[in-house]
Amino acid sequence: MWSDYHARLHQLLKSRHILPKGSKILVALSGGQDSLCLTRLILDLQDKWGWQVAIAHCDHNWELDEGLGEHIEGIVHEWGVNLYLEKATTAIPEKEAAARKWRYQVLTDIAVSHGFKYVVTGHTKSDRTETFLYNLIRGAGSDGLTSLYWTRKLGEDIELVRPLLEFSRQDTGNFCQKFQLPIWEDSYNQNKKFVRNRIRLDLIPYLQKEFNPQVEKHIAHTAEILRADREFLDTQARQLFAEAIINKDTIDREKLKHQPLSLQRRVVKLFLGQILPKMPSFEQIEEVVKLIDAPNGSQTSSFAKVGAIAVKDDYITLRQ
Ligand SMILES: Nc1ncnc2c1ncn2[C@@H]1O[C@H](COP(=O)(O)OP(=O)(O)OP(=O)(O)O)[C@@H](O)[C@H]1O
Repeated sequence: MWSDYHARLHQLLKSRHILPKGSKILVALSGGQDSLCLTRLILDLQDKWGWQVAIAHCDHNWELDEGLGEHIEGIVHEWGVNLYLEKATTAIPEKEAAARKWRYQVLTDIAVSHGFKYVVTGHTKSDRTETFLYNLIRGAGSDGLTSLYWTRKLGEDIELVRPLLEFSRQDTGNFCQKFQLPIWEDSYNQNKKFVRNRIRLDLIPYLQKEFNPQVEKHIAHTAEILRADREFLDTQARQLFAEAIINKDTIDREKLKHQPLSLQRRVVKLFLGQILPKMPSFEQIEEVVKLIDAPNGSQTSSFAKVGAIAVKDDYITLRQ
């Protein structure tokens, strides 16, 4: 089977080098249109790229998804591909984060025990827009805005790859229709109790209709640009952090003076990450950044649980 969609993915893989020739690939198939489209595309490109491909499905054991496991087995059997089907012994809590955590653990375990170096998922440009807006609303900063990227590490020697980030949900829908792939309509995707679903079903259509029909493309480009900026700044910040850190509780503020605010914030975030039990808030980071140029003896007020962070001569240090 060949189509424009196949050609697009083939070209993309040639330019991005995210799934090298001869790789052992595990495709994560949920039964929805995105991962069905991805699975078919990967299987059709398999010979050209010399890949070894198998499919994994994680069955959450949810009442509303009754029959999904058998549906997947049927499709995969027809395609003659090896399937790893993992069913939760008791139903996984119907919460996005819990389900996702369980799924990635299952996928990682299968990849480790069967020697797959790549796990691929059907995330699209539309998912990227959703994730961007979801994190923007939660106030997650540039790390959150750029979290849905082409690759991310799943384990020691296992990479999660998202080859469809340049395809929209419309593309995957059209593909499934063109090749008559039997989409499983996931009832959870319609449930507006989940924030992500409200973003997908209400917010994005509203933005497309009332503001800009190209909003998905523009957000994807913004995420791409921000990601490269973030990688550069992270590298610089880690270098500066290594020069400035004295011990777990103390940092040399002289090394941070005259540095751009962007680096100061990132270094302070790394420093606080060592001291605090959870991620520092925006306000906490700002408070410590101010200490870089503050008079000797100045201290913070927002770290009650761990003590105070104070200026002592050239240093910023934790006082318990
Ligand atoms: N039950 C499942 N079994 C196997 N793979 C799945 C399953 N659910 C989702 N996936 C994979 O994950 C991709 C993304 O699906 P979805 O957006 O529902 O997941 P997510 O884990 O919430 O995404 P994110 O990584 O953005 O948190 C799917 O295209 C598919 O490849």
